[in-house]
Amino acid sequence: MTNFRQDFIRFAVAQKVLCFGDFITKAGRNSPYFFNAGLFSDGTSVGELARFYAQAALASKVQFDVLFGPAYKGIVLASATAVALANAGHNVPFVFNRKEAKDHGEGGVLVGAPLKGRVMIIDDVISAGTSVRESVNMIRAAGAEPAGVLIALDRMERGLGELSAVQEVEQQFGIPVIPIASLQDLLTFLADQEGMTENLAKVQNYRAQYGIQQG
Ligand SMILES: O=P(O)(O)OC[C@H]1O[C@H](OP(=O)(O)OP(=O)(O)O)[C@H](O)[C@@H]1O
Ligand SMILES: O=C(O)c1cc(=O)[nH]c(=O)[nH]1
Repeated sequence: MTNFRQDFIRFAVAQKVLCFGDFITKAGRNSPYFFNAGLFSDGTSVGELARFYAQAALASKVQFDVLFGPAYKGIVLASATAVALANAGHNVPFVFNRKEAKDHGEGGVLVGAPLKGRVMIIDDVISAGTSVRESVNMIRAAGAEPAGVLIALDRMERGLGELSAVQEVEQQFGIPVIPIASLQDLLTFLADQEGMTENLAKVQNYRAQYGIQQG
């Protein structure tokens, strides 16, 4: 594992964005951990988050021409990551959508750069894959081509069948999903921390119950 994935988990835990306790996921599962990206809510933490997204994008070697951030959280992620990429020497345009079409002024649903070429979607998490599906539809409707999906954390758990929602997206659209970090990285982090034995056991149990098949 490259270091930035562990650094990201450490950062998310320190920011209390990645929390341990009792949470209910969108799928109705009782989870001992939760990633709440909305808590990255000041300039320093969003800037740091964007640097991690930029590192993951560059490490993936997936080629793309434009970043697309689905509303609403994706708007901040796409714009901040475009700044981080530019600071790393890659000036990439970005575009995002409005949830409701604007019927005055310039009108329409898309804001920012033209949606064309190879498009990297950027979001916080994939739960059921609805947001990615809608994004792919918008990208194709514009005559562009989805290149991949950047997310912060892959929970590596089953969807309705044996595959995870992330794997379903990869299979359905034939594009890679690139997480900054995954449940495996979280487990490695927990195993390394003093005072986290109980959380480690709970996350391991959760994975045994809901995790995708390994290797
Ligand atoms: O894979 P899915 O089932 O689509 O779930 C994941 C999506 O849900 C959340 O956004 P939401 O649609 O709630 O909008 P928001 O960004 O306005 O919070 C999240 O930011 C993802 O975009
Ligand atoms: O499954 C979810 O709904 C979910 C899990 C998680 O860790 N973070 C999040 O925003 N949603």
